[in-house]
Amino acid sequence: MRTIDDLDVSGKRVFVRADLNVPLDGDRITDDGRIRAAVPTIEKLRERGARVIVAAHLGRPKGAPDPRYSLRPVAARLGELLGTEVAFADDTAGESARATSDALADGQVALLENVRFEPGETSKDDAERGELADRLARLADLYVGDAFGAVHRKHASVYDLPGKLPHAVGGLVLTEVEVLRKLTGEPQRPYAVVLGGSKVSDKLGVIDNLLGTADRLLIGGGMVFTFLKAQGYEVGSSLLEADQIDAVKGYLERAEREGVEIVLPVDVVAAEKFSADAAHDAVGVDSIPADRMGLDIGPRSQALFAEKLADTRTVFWNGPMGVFEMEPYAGGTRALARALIDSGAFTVVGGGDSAAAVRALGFDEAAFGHISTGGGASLEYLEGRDLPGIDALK
Ligand SMILES: Nc1ncnc2c1ncn2[C@@H]1O[C@H](COP(=O)(O)OP(=O)(O)OP(=O)(O)O)[C@@H](O)[C@H]1O
Ligand SMILES: O=C(O)[C@H](O)COP(=O)(O)O
Repeated sequence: MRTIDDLDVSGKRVFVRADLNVPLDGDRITDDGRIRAAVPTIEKLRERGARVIVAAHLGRPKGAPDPRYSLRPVAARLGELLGTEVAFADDTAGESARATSDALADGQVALLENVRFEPGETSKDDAERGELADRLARLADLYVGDAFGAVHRKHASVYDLPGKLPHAVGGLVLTEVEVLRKLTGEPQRPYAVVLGGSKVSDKLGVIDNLLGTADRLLIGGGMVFTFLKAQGYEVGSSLLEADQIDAVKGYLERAEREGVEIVLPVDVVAAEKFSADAAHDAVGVDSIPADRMGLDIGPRSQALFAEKLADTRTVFWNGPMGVFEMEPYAGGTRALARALIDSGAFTVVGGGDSAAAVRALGFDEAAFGHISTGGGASLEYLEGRDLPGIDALK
C-alpha cells in the first residue's frame, strides 16, 4: 500500500476519509479522542501544502440531513486542535462542498457535512454508492483512507471512492493495524476477549470466529441478554436480539466442545427505565423483573470478571459493560478497566465508546497497551475478515 509519503500532495486537493464519530451530548462533544487521532495525518498533509478536504460520518442518520447528526461541532473542535480555522461545508457532495473545496488555499482544511446524510454512502447497491463516489471524486485530486473505525464498512466514501482517485493509506490505519497484528499472530496466553456495548447484532457474529482464537470470552453490556435468554432466563425489557438466540445457543455449545470458557454475568443492575434517576437494584440473572432493563453488570459479576482476567497475558476489550455515561450504571465498566490494569496483561481497548469510557472514568490511557479508535473494525480485523476500507487501498 502506498502511504501519504508516497504522494505528491503540494497544491493538490486531498480527500481524507477520517472516523470522527464522537459521542455528543446535544452539540457538546463529550470525548474528542477520535478527532485527536485524526489530527496527525491532516497536519502532515497541511505541512506539505495540501488542500485538505476531510469527510466523516456521525451516528447513524437515515440517509438524509438530520441536524442532530451534523458534524459542525466537530469542525470547530478540529480547528482548535489544528490551531487553524476549518471551513465547514453544509452538504457532503453538493454545491456547498464544491464551493468550499474550490476556495481552499494550500495548507487549508475543510470538513464536509456528515457523509451519511447521502443515501448513497451506506447503500447496498453498487451503482448508488458509485454515483456518490463520483460526486465526491470531483471534489479532490487524491484520496487518503484514514478512517480506521469504519474500515469494516463497504461504504461509498470508504470503499468506492479510493477506486476513483490515486490513493494512499493514512498513518492512523497503519498504526492500528500494526498493533492489532500482535493479537492475530501468537498472542501470549491465556488470551481473553471481553465484549460488551450496544451494537449487539453487529458484534454477535464475531463470536464464532473468536472461539477459534481466544481462550476465554467474557460477555457484558447489552450483549449479555441474548446469552441469558439463550440459557432460558427472562431478561425483562433489556436489549435483546431475539433472532440471534439460536445462533448464541450454537456458540455456547461450540465453546463447551472446544474448551473455550464463556464467562457470563451472574448479576445485573436492573433499572425501571433508561435514565440515571430511575429506581435500580442489582439482581441475580435468574430474577430480572419483567418490567426492568439490565443496564450494567452487577457487583458479583465485577468480582467474577476480575478473577477471570487476573491470570491473562493478552486481552482485547470492546464495548462498555454498562451504560457508563450514567453514573449508576458505570460500576461494571470501571471495575473491568481496573481489573485489566491489575492483570498486567497486554491490553488493547477498542471502540469509540470503550475508549471514551476509559478516559471519562479517569483512567490513565498509558496503563493500557493500546487504545484503538475502532471497535467493530478491530473485531473484524481480529477475525481475519477482509476489510473493505483496507482492501480498497491496496
Ligand atoms: N446493558 C446495556 N444496555 C444498553 N446499552 C448499553 C448497555 N451496556 C452498554 N451499553 C451502551 O453501549 C454503548 C457502546 O457500545 P458500542 O458497541 O458502540 O461500543 P464502542 O466501543 O463504541 O464500539 P464501536 O467503535 O464499534 O462503536 C455505550 O453508549 C453504552 O451506554
Ligand atoms: O463507531 C464506530 O464503530 C465507527 O465509527 C463505525 O460506525 P458504525 O458502526 O455506525 O458503522
